[in-house]
Amino acid sequence: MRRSIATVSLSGPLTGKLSAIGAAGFDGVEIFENDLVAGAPSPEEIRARAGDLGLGIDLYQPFRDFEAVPPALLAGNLRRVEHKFAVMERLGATLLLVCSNVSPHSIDDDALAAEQLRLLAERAAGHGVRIAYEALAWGRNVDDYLHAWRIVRMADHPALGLCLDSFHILSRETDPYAIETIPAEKIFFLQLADAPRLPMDVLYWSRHYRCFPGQGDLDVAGLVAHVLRTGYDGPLSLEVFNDVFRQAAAMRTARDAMRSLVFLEEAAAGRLGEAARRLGEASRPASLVPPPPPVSPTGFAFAELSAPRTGPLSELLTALGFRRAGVHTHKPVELWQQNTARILLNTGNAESQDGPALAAIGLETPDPAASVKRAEALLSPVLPRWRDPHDAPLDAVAAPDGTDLFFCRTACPGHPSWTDDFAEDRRDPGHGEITHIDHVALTQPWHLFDEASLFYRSVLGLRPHESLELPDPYGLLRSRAVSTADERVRIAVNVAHVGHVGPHEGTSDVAWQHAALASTDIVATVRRFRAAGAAQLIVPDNYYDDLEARHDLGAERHRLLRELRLLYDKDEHGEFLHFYTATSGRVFFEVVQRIGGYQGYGAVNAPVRLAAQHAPRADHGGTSRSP
Ligand SMILES: O=C(O)c1ccc(O)c(O)c1
Ligand SMILES: [Mg+2]
Repeated sequence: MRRSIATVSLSGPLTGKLSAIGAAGFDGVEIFENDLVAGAPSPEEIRARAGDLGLGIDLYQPFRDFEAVPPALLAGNLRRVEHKFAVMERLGATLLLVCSNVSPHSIDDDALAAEQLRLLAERAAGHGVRIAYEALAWGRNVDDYLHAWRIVRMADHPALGLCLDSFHILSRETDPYAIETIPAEKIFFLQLADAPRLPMDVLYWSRHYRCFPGQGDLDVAGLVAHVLRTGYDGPLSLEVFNDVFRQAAAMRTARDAMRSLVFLEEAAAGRLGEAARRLGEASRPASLVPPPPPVSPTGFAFAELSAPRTGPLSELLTALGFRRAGVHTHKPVELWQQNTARILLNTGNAESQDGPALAAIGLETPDPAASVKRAEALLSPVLPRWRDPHDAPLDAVAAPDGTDLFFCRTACPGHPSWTDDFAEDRRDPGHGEITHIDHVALTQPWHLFDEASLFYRSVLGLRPHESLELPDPYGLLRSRAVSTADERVRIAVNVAHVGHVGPHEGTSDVAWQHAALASTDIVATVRRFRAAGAAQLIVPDNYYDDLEARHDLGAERHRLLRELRLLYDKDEHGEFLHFYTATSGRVFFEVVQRIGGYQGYGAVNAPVRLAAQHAPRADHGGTSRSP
């Protein structure tokens, strides 16, 4: 289907928006009047620019406060619209969006609205223009699509139809099922936006918090399926008013928008198939082009840290029970291993001068080539397959925060494996209690949080969990986990603070990242770690006093948790024990033990961790080396 986007969804001047929209592969645009009026290029120049980029001008909008006005205001409205028709002719646009009247002058009279819209449609037809009438969720008298449809039906003019907008319909929790009763030829345009569920005034919600489908909580795919079941074959057009996207780089937002649309079409095709099966119909051929299906990752192959030198990290890993298992044949990279938990230490990366950082994650997948095809179809930046001509091929894409994601098939006979590039070391890999990487936590720049959730959801097929806000001493940390259905791959996506007001003047945003390691016996792991004199994040006594109030775990267990500075959580499935290492550069490790089927991440303890990470040592917080 034709893919379009409203210029209001992007930042910058109109010509820059058009370039970004063209580069992302859209077919058309909705020109927002403000974008045209505020810029210098003439309508003819905009038309030519769009044409050069292969973009059609699918809609011009919005025309406001037209219908159901007292007769005295009608002449002025008709005069106003003649000017719009003239601009549209110069633009080469033939569809005008008229949104439902919000003015206190408008009259609650459907017959009057229909009569005036009919007159408008007649005038429009004389200019070769059609009118798409949209019910704004906050329209004075018309705020619901079925009401708009009754008026359009009453007006009964071929140049008058509807514009359906997923936000206005879903925000008001109107049932989208009745869309199927509208004839396709009366749906002139379809606008799509998602939004997080927020209890606020709908106008404010719409103007500031819309997001691309797949980034919020609304069932946009279900709505699209209803529209397609009418036989609608016009554009799928994104119309997103969002404070963050208005400031972000247009090229990046446009790419994110296209990813959202590709993913949405896949979901809508799925919903159409389900509906057809349910109703025993042959599934309707919709001209949707779904991307190659997602290949679910089956685990973590490795986490790669870049560091100026290996020393401190190898001490830390040794204390956790890891052994150096291999050294890269021709690069300064070491492989540290314990069972299937693998950490790569890379000292060849010039960017790591600020200390260690999590540079890459290896994901196990049954079919790396298919994983990368999926990523490519969803507009992810695919990285060169060979980082070096001598290396085994490795398919990789860049995640939104810049972390490289490698698709791996580790040590599978008959397939090249990244481990072939490592010469086995003298020592055995460790066989301690740490078995695998439980999850990784990445910190996104604040303006890429929505992009990141959509990326993991669409490219890797991970399911989003609830979004959380965690207090730390200098702000709120937004965090959302995404995981495979079987929870073997879990990624916590955190957002860094906006402008950091840290304990030390001039400190920059904290963008910590960590890898959480699963232990089958965390008491043994922490005892070994402490005995090695390694630096553990020290949790204050106050935490343990409060823990005793919150949970009755028996005196002995409370004493042990306090002694070993382990943190505790439980959910309806089981229990969770964890501790953190000191931070090195941007990175720290967490060791976790899931008892029973505990499904969370210990989020309740995150504020304590964050406070301890910020705390100066004299404050009895921070990190300490155990005796
Ligand atoms: O917020 C508005 O005014 C507005 C304008 C045009 C639209 O298509 C819309 O959905 C909202
Ligand atoms: Mg709209």
